Formats: sequence, structure tokens, C-alpha cells
Amino acid sequence: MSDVSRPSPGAASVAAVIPAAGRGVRLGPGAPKALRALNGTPMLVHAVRAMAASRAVSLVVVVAPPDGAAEVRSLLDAHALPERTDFVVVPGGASRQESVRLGLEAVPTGHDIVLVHDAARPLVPVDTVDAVIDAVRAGAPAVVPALPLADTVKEVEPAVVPGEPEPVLATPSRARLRAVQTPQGFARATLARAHETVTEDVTDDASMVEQLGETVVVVPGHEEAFKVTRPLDLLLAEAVLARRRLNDGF
Ligand SMILES: Nc1ccn([C@@H]2O[C@H](COP(=O)(O)OP(=O)(O)OP(=O)(O)O)[C@@H](O)[C@H]2O)c(=O)n1
Ligand SMILES: C[C@](O)(CO)[C@H](O)COP(=O)(O)O
Repeated sequence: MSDVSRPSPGAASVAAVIPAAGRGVRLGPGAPKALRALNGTPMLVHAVRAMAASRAVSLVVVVAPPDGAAEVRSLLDAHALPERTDFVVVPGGASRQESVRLGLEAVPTGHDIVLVHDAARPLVPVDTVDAVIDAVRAGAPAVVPALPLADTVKEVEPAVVPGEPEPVLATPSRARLRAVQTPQGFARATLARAHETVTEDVTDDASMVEQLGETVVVVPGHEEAFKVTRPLDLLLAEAVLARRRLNDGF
């Protein structure tokens, strides 16, 4: 059992920021991705429950689509969520990075560890969340869950015209590569400094901490923490939920 299921008195309080302001262009037309249903429940609600499932998490900040904060607040009010967790909703920005920064600004002082978790990874198991928190509590300023790659990866010269053949430049050793997931966990001060310092576009928060020259460590991720990105991912997510229901016996 993870240490964080029994937080010691005085252990750093943990807040989770959930960027949920994206459109979900790769998923195709429809409502903003985080608001789409998985087996009848919005993806965002699954993601919020996944963070609140950790007994260490006392606050969840949801970063809503810029014009959708009121809708998201009503959505959370309409679904059962743990009473021991506080929930705050703020409007997001034009990029994931900006949405995370806005969410981080809404975390009150007193939360010394911050998780950043994609709404688009609704099924991350609580053991993975707790493993990330444990590693931050053990002293790592930044922690990312990740998995080894199943495919061989090629570096290419990207085609100017999509679909044209792309020359291969290199084949990096797969043994040294990891596919990174969320939640990513941070000492709050480190994440705040990263967002103040790094202005160029990045695709995850840990890479901003890398740019500060601080240590980022990887802990084992989980295959059910995959990101719902394309239509096939919706089918997979619903299949995982159906299997969980069967295993839970209801
Ligand atoms: N301006 C943005 C863009 C993205 N996100 C969030 O960042 C997470 C990961 O992003 P991704 O899966 O790329 O979501 P989208 O940007 O919505 O997807 P797409 O690129 O297909 O439009 C998602 O939970 C998404 O809602 C966000 O909060 N604000
Ligand atoms: C943060 C992330 O989920 C880690 O894999 C990923 O980088 C988000 O990327 P996206 O371009 O927003 O899908």
C-alpha cells in the first residue's frame, strides 16, 4: 500500500490542477472534449474523481473552457464527488500551458505539492496518482509517470505536404525512451518558477522544469492512464469502464 493513503500529520497538502479547456480537435466535431460522455458520465467528472480518489488530494482546480466555467461548475455540482475534497473552477486559456498557469494561480497558499492532470486522461488509477505524490514527498521537485514504448520510434524530416514520404534521420534507442503521462507532480514553488520563466511552447509541464535545470524523475505509469485523443480512444475508454464495472460487480 502506498504511503499517501495514510498521510502523516504535517505532510504537505496536495492540490490537483486539471486543464480541461481544450477543444478536442483530434477527436472530431462535438462538445469540448472534457465534456463528452464516457459511459454516460462526462470525461472531466471521471478525471476529477480520479484525482479526488487519492486521500492526499484536498483541492481540485478545474480549468474550464474560457466561456464554460459556469457550465463546468454546474456539472460538478450535479455529480457525486468526495466531501473531503474542495473544488474550484476557473476559466482556461488558448494553450494547455496557459490553462495550467491559470489553474496554478488559483491554488491557495498552503498547498506545497501540485499535480497537473489532463482531463483527457480520465481513467488513471489511484495507485499511479499516489506513486507520483510519494515521489514528490520523498524530495523530487518534479515527477512524471511514464511507460516504455511498444513501438520503435524514428526521427524523420517532416513532410511539407502531409502524406508525402518522410526521410528517416535516426532511430533512437527504445530502451532509453518513455511515453509520458499525467498526473505530473511538482513541488509547488518549482512549478510556479517554471511557469514564470519558460515562455516558449511546451507539451508538458515537466519539460519546463527540465529547462530550469532541475531534476525530473520518472515513476511507472499505467496503461489505463492513456490520453483520449482520437475516436478509437473513446471506444477503449468505454471498454475499460465496462470491465471495471464487471469487476466491481455492478
Ligand atoms: N487551451 C487548452 C488546450 C488543452 N487543454 C487541456 O490539456 C489537456 C491535454 O490536451 P489535449 O489532449 O491535446 O486536448 P485538446 O487540446 O483538447 O486536444 P486537440 O489537440 O485534439 O484539440 C486536455 O485535458 C485539454 O482540455 C487546456 O486546458 N487548454
Ligand atoms: C502532458 C501530456 O499528456 C504528456 O504526455 C501531453 O504532452 C499533452 O500533449 P497534447 O499535445 O496536449 O495532447
